[in-house]
Amino acid sequence: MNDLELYREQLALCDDKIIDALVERNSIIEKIMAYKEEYGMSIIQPKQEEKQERQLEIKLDGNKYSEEIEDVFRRIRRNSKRIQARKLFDYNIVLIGFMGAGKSTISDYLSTVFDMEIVEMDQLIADREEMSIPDIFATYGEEYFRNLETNLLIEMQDKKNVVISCGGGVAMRERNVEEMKKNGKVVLLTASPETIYERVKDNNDRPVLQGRKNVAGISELMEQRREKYEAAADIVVNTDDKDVLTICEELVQKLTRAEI
Ligand SMILES: Nc1ncnc2c1ncn2[C@@H]1O[C@H](COP(=O)(O)OP(=O)(O)OP(=O)(O)O)[C@@H](O)[C@H]1O
Ligand SMILES: O=C(O)C1=C[C@@H](O)[C@@H](O)[C@H](O)C1
Ligand SMILES: [Mg+2]
Repeated sequence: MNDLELYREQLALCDDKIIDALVERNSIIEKIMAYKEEYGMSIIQPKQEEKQERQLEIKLDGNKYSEEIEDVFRRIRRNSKRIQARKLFDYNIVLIGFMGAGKSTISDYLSTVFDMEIVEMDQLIADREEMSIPDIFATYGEEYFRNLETNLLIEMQDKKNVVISCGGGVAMRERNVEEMKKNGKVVLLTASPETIYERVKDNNDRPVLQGRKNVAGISELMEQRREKYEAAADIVVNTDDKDVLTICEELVQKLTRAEI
């Protein structure tokens, strides 16, 4: 065997070690999840991830391959998140709720924590139509927009582990609720009219709030919609005076513990 063949064999042995280490690492991730579940601990622990990143930085300080190794570890962390997401949710998470309830905010956070794909329905529809939502309403009417929403929910049934951030009115159509439940668990985010007003008051991208952007107007529309939102929901998470981490933790606990 010449030196080149020897090096290639050594490389193959290194790959075997990496594979074994990754398999072990992934099984440890599953054990950590099981432990947290057994002892009712929170699944999302951002401080722990920060700690791991710092430890790695210290270990790699002065290492001539630090950049490349850090890159590999970023991938490893992302894949660990995916493993967690797949274990926790074998379906899409569909966020519904009134405008400003926090659907987009919570989607972003869930996507960061579990590396889940996000489908921001309003955004995707606007991108595909190459038009803003207010322009779609003005040009083609609300019915046209609502049909686009229904078609998008049907399209999402082929996917898994996606966080779908619905437009505020999606759950008003019975057909939409049927379609979203075929492959998704529906999470209703709620907030008081006062909270909603504070969150939406400086934004003009919501045509349905036009002329009613005050606490009384929001409250009235919310009451009109409440029954349909609640009927669609598998779980409900109130967001008043809660930070994003608290809301996501509650959402995960309710989704994974509830018999739904
Ligand atoms: N838990 C929270 N605490 C404080 N502010 C929040 C919280 N959740 C969302 N917000 C803020 O409220 C505003 C509206 O939130 P977001 O866009 O996530 O709502 P949405 O439900 O997606 O609304 P829409 O239906 O119009 O898309 C944003 O400015 C966001 O930063
Ligand atoms: O509540 C609604 O009816 C709407 C909410 C937004 O997300 C957009 O989907 C659109 O402005 C309609
Ligand atoms: Mg949104």
